[in-house]
Amino acid sequence: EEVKHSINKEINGAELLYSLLNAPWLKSLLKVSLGALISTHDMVAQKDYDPVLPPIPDNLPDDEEAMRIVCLVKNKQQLGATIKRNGITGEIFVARVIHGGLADRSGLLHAGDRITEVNGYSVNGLEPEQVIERLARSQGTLMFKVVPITDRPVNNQTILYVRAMADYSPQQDPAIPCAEAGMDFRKGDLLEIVDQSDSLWWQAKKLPSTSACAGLIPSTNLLRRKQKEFWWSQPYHILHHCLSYFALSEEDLIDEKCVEAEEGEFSTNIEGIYLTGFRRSLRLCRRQSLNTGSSQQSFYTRSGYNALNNPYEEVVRYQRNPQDKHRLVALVGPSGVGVNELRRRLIKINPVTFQGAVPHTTRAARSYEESGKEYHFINRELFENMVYNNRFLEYGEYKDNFYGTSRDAVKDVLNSGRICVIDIEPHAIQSVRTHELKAYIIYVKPPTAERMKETRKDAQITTNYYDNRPFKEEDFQEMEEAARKMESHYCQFFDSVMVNDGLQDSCVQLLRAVRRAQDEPQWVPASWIRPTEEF
Ligand SMILES: Nc1ncnc2c1ncn2[C@@H]1O[C@H](COP(=O)(O)OP(=O)(O)OP(=O)(O)O)[C@@H](O)[C@H]1O
Repeated sequence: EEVKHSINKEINGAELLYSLLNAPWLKSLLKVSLGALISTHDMVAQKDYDPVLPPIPDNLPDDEEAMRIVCLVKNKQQLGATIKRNGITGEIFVARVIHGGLADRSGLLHAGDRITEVNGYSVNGLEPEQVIERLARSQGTLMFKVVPITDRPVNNQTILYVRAMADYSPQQDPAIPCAEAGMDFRKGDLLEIVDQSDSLWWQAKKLPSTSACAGLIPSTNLLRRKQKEFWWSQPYHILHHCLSYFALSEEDLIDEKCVEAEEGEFSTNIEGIYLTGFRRSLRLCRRQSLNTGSSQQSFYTRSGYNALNNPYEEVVRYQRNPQDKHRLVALVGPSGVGVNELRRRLIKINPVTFQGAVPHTTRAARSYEESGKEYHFINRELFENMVYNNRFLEYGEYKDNFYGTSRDAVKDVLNSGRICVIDIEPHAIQSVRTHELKAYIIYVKPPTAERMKETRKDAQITTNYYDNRPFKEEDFQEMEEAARKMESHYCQFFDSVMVNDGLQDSCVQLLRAVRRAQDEPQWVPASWIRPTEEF
């Protein structure tokens, strides 16, 4: 009322402010508030806000341990921890905490913590299975009373990326501590190993991963041990399964009369560019080695791969620098699937960019042939010398002549700035997976037998018996079977898989895969980037 009254008066601002500040109501208000503020401060300053703990009982034993009560809300997910029992004392411990699981995310349970109670019940004298059953039965909140481990190891885990070179199924492994916590994987899967603190059981996630929670997988040493045990437990005929697959069929026997006669058919020369590496002898040499499987006639490679040595291959993300040489592109596929047809088409589309490697042979050059074009024609002694010095990616003997693809022939193409595209037998894959060639392996897979029948009406299968001939029903079945075996033995090395159905579409697919290999980041063996040993 007083302020209202003042404002209605005809006075200036300074006077108004002065009279306001001197107003008795304001003066008394300020006096009260300031006093209250000062007295509140004094009260707070004197107060002791530390919690008041009950006094420690006099009769507490000296060795009484600190306990931790841990409450977790289950929410339909696994606890993400395994437990174990001390065989002598019978005490129950947290054996491991699974990375990214409920227990791990809570940060309250650690490997080595001793569990004394679960949901208010003592676990004293219980078997781990009984404890687990109790945990499984409880809904909602889980309450643990634990004695925390005193010296918790510092977590200095580094993440490791590997490609699985073997299959693993926790459900079929009686030795896994907890099958539900295990993670299955197949050859070729990419794994992110998040924890290697246990020498036997690692924790990993499969990439690309949607789950935050890791799973248990055997460590390198453990998996190697398991594989050895499995290997020795197999009967002799299974160990030699691969050889029996390469057994000779009657029709595969070489017809001595007709083989060399048709060489020329495969040495097309387009616009002055030789399509090398398509010659009949070379292809039949390979075919024969596959069919016989005999050590005398095999298409050899030096560096055979043994998954027993290396169940996981460490990999890193790699992208070719545009200034670097191109990666070698190697096609593999069952005989007759169309590997050569695709390679030939790719080179024809752009011979300036793509090129095959010129193979070596000890056979005599024909009048129209020139060394370095169809083949490098060399004598037997030199060929053997190159074999001795490991200069071949693969080689073999056919009709008393040697044929092979040399490392240098591939390097010549790569050094010229082109993309070298070759086809190899799957057992030669390891010889091209090197730091120097950084091969990108494309697996060419046959479509279904029905689609093969439809698309291969005018196609010709290269035979070493009589002439090339149209495909028969059994060729498709054999190809399907060969593809199945090839995939099961070598799929871990395939960087890309394409189905050769319609030719045009397949060419587009191949072109895309080759571009990906050169221009996009890929997982490659870590040894290529940090080379240790080069063959
Ligand atoms: N997608 C396709 N559609 C139709 N015909 C095809 C297709 N791919 C390949 N062919 C034909 O199939 C036949 C066999 O192909 P190709 O000679 O390339 O086989 P390959 O995989 O190289 O086998 P090998 O190494 O035993 O000679 C050829 O006549 C080829 O033209």
